[in-house]
Amino acid sequence: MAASGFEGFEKRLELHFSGDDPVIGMGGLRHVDFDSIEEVLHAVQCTVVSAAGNQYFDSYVLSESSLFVYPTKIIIKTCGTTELLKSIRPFIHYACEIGLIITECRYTRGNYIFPKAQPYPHTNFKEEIIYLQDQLPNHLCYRKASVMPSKFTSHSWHVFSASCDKFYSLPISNDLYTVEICMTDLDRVLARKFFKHPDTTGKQMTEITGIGDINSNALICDFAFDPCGYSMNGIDGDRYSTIHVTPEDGFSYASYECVGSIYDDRDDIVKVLKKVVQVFRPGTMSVSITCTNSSEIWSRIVKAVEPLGMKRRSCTVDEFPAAGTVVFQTFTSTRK
Ligand SMILES: C[S@+](CC[C@H](N)C(=O)[O-])C[C@H]1O[C@@H](n2cnc3c(N)ncnc32)[C@H](O)[C@@H]1O
Repeated sequence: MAASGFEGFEKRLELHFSGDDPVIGMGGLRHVDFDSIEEVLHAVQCTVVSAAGNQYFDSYVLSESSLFVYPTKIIIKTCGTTELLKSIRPFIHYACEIGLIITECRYTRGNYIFPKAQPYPHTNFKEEIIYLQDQLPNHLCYRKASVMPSKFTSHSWHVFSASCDKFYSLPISNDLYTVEICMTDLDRVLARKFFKHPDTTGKQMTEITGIGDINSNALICDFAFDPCGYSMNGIDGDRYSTIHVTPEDGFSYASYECVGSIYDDRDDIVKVLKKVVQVFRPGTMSVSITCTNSSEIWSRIVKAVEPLGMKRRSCTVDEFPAAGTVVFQTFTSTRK
């Protein structure tokens, strides 16, 4: 842990692969053995604290955030002073061993609270992009990096995407969108619930904080850190969700991420976001939506959180190869 405090803001990497149908039908990337996964995580500087899976994907709660492995897709999110980008080469290598080639790479992150504590290649965005570009094979030739600003220097959204296809490499997933929420300055009373008493379990934290009610259909794998901190992965059919909490005063942070479909009931994401805001009552919050299909999801976010005293302060939109449209919005609480 950095001397200054724990860095809650995660780095997030999403890698897509393709290959012959038989390879994918047999589970694709889910056939990479656990020793190999541990080796990749060793390079990143984190470990698995719990694992679960269903017929669609494998879910790992990590010492620093989460990993999800689908037959042709990997999502890995790590916080603290981890070296996430060091996972790219080994993931590509293990995928190649089972006959899969990379078709798309997305990297996103917010603003580090303690940027000086970050090790290479995470020292700054320029350095991260130079490193990323060098790790990726030439066939991912459509590339773009951008920092999406907000009104606050503490919240901007760093995005890089690379693809072998100018548009979407996965047409079947075009209805899906990803929601990434970063919250700072958590309500102090609520944040205290993420401090552990000697016998507190992750399950108890999930219940007493209301996290268990965000999606009551999801199977939740939760973990309570000592003396404080919490992580959970939710598994609901082929969809994941994940929450990570750094409750320490002065650098409190929580993140929420999930996937949705533009064909879902319009109110689903509204209900989820309301519950997330009520669990943490953040002073400042950013919501980033990534969607290949132009949609109005971003406006539902505003409708969900403004009645809870969160005022929208900025909205930035940009387009990225394969990832599609990214809408980045920031909100502050009117409670102070
Ligand atoms: C891993 S969790 C959640 C990380 C997530 N990115 C976040 O900040 O929302 C981080 C919290 O757990 C605490 N913690 C306690 N032991 C830890 C450990 N061995 N590794 C990582 N975090 C630990 C940290 O101080 C922090 O409050």
